[in-house]
Parts: sequence; structure tokens; C-alpha cells
Amino acid sequence: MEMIRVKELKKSYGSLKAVDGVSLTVSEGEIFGLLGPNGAGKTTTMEMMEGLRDFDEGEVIISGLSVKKDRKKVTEHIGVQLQSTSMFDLLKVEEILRMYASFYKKRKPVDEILEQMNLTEKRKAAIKGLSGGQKQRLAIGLALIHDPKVIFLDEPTTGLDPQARRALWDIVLNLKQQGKTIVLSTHYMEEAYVLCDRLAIMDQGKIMALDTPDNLIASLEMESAIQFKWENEVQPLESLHHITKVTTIKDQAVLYTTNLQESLIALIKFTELENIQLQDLQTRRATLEDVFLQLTGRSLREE
Ligand SMILES: Nc1ncnc2c1ncn2[C@@H]1O[C@H](COP(=O)(O)OP(=O)(O)OP(=O)(O)O)[C@@H](O)[C@H]1O
Repeated sequence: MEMIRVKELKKSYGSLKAVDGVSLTVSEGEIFGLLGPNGAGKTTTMEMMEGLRDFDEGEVIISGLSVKKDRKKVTEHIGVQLQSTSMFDLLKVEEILRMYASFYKKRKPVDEILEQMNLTEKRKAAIKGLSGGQKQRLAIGLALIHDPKVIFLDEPTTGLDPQARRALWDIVLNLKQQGKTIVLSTHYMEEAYVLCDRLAIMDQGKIMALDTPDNLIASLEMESAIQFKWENEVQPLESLHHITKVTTIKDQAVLYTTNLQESLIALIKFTELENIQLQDLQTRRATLEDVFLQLTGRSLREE
């Protein structure tokens, strides 16, 4: 069943097209991701979907309701994780949850939320003293207080250490198990890969590709990448065995191949003949990062 439909959404700031014709659908129970670098338009898109930002053109339908026309009703169905910086620092964890609960008629027991977010032991702690991961979990807990069907998470793990990030992934996967529909934005390809059923790769306000993570990688028709420092012409590398594509990132060459072993042998032979020393040689399976690189010619991690 379709839970969200976004049609030709557009938003400009002066001459900058922050969101430039975004269309997508999200099914009930799905985790849908917006993956893209800083400034790609992910936050603007999400806030328009949430009814928090006006849009110039297009339409957003959530659970059969138009976000533009039925904004109030839509808010009953959606939960939005606020950035933790906007929480009242001096309140205790339990207090802020009770305060948020008082805003709604339909609400979940605070104890249940504390348990679900792994914060029961911190119920009496001041928000100020929480770790980054605990604050993010509380922010998600606040978004769940009225038991919404759809949850929006904007870069939920940015700035967290790997352990806190993984703990948050478990919470997101747990929400999916409860049947929630989740839309999240991220610029971490690993996060997008682990969490999302489908994702849209965004750049400069546009969706460049939309599919399951595995299909996006498979669409590259390149199983592996060989990367190494290269200060010479890349063109001769294109004719090496099984190489499907050659590209560069900064001072590195990236060769994509359908047969890693044969291509590596060919590369080593070639560099020996040319008397070139291979430096910083790495091989890896193709990732969403490579999909992004192919689509935009840039690296996802370039800030
Ligand atoms: N209120 C605003 N006024 C002017 N420009 C804006 C405004 N909000 C966003 N922009 C611009 O729109 C573009 C998209 O921004 P947006 O915050 O949606 O990107 P993002 O993908 O979420 O990036 P980030 O990861 O940095 O949040 C950026 O170039 C940004 O500078």
C-alpha cells in the first residue's frame, strides 16, 4: 500500500533551485532514504513533505491526505525528529517526554518510549548531560509520542561515533518491524545501504537514481573497483582486460571491472612494461559511493 506520494516538488531560493522536480512514492512499512552530499536538497525535500516548509510547485500526499490542504490532519500521522539542539536542555528526559505527550490526544505511554529508545536508566537525567547518541534517541522518542504511522529522520546519525550509530540503526530497524514507514536522509552510504529498502540518490535538487541499494550497485555493471595513485594519462587503462569504466578522484585512478583478478594482472603487467610504480593500490567491491561517483562525477564525501 502506498503511504507517501511526492509529485514534481519544486522550491527555489532566488535563482537557486534547491529542489528541482522531485517525485517519489514510499510504501507502507518501507524505509526510504534520501542519499546525497551537503546541499543536495534533502532537508528541504523532507521539510516540504512534513508540511514545515512551503513549496513553489508540486504535491505531497501522505496517507491519502494532501500536505498542503490538510496539513493539520497530516501532522497526526507523522512524527518528525527534531535536531537535538532545539530541545530544552535543562529539562529531564522524562519531563520533556511528558510535555510532548500533553500536546496530543492519542499518545503512547512514556515508559514504553523510554524502553524502546533504550533510555529507561536515563529517565531522571537532564538532557544537557546526555551523550550525542542518547540525545538523538530522545529526539526520535519525541517524534513517536503520538504513535505516528510515518517517521521522518533527518541525518539521524551525523556526528555520532560508530557504536552510537549502530545502536541507532537497531532502533530504526526495530521501528520498521513495528510496521512504521520511515523516511530518512543521510550522507553516509553505509547507512543508506544497511537501513534502506529503497533510496533516491540526490544531487543539486534532483533525483539522479532511485532503486533498492543492491539494484543501484548492480546497475553499474561493475562488480569491483581498483583504486590507486596515478599521475599519468588514464586513457591507456581503459583497454585493460575486463575494465568497464575508468574514472579519477583527485590524484587517484579508479578502474571498474567485471573480473578483478584478470584486470589486476593486466594492470600490473601494464605498469611493469611502462616502468611505473603502483602506489596506494586498493581493491574493493563496488558501493553506493561508486554509484554516486558515476552519476555525478564527484565523490559523496567531498564536502
Ligand atoms: N532558507 C533558505 N534560504 C536560502 N537558501 C536555502 C535555504 N534553505 C536551504 N537553502 C539552500 O538550498 C540548498 C539545499 O539545502 P538543503 O539543506 O535542503 O540540503 P541538504 O541536502 O539537506 O544538505 P545538508 O546535509 O547540508 O543539510 C542548499 O544550497 C542551501 O544552501
